[in-house]
Amino acid sequence: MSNCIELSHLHKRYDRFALQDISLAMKEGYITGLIGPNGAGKTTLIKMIMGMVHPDQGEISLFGLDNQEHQPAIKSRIGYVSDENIYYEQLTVKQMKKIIAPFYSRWDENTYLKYQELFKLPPGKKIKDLSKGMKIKFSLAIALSHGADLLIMDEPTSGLDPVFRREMLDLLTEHIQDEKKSILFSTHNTTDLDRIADYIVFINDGKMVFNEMKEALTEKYLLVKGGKELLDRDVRRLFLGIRESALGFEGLVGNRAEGERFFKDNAICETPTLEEIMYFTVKGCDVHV
Ligand SMILES: Nc1ncnc2c1ncn2[C@@H]1O[C@H](COP(=O)(O)OP(=O)(O)OP(=O)(O)O)[C@@H](O)[C@H]1O
Repeated sequence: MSNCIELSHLHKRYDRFALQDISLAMKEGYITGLIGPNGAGKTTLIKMIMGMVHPDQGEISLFGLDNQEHQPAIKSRIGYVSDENIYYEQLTVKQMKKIIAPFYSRWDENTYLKYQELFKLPPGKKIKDLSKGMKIKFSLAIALSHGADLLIMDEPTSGLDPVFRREMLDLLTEHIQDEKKSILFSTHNTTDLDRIADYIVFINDGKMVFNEMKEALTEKYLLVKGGKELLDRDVRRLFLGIRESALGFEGLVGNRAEGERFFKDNAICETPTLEEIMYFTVKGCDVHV
């Protein structure tokens, strides 16, 4: 099976932020969720993959093609959905679609019309008058109508009501039933990823924390809840992050087997959610409530 995205030692520096040494291979046929706190560099990374931001160092290839040299061929195979407005505000939905469609050799008008109806997109409404959720639905309808092999989505569910969000996740799962299709999906909503992602890429402060199969994460991490008397200096070292309260502590252990050996008789051991993994990894060991 081939990789749809390969990133090799990417670096990008801004005044107050640096994305550092990001390497990643994403296999085709899967949904990969990109998570990280505000300002971690998710949008910067996505824009680099889209060719909208240039890395200072490193290489990016999509579908085995260098993204500098083969931009048009690559772009025609990508569907991009973001909450930034990338359309002409003064045009109507129908006019904008008419401009976009000819760029794609695999454009399928019937598919577009199907999604226009399903998403209740008003063809005569100007882009500027669409709600945030409607703009995302329009982007999604476009992305799904040109036979994109890779959907790249930057926080696509952030402006959506819960009912449509659920429907969209179902649509995405259906989309990758064709095993050649892949999705990269950045979000703050880890429950969306609990539901549909195969792989999770976690970045924090411009650095890669992990790129793992979602199932592997539950085998790797352990959430421990117990009384504070357990926490001496050596025990603290077992934790990636600890949250202490008057009643006790909750902490994330990065080596599940070791954690279970140590805590199985004197504390509660649970499988952490993605949100808990993210929370404790970002906060480290200084959380007190
Ligand atoms: N063009 C730019 N010039 C200078 N700094 C920038 C630029 N673009 C992004 N940054 C900075 O880079 C950092 C990472 O931003 P980015 O938007 O990639 O994060 P993010 O993980 O997508 O965050 P969020 O979850 O809040 O959307 C931020 O500190 C941001 O201010």
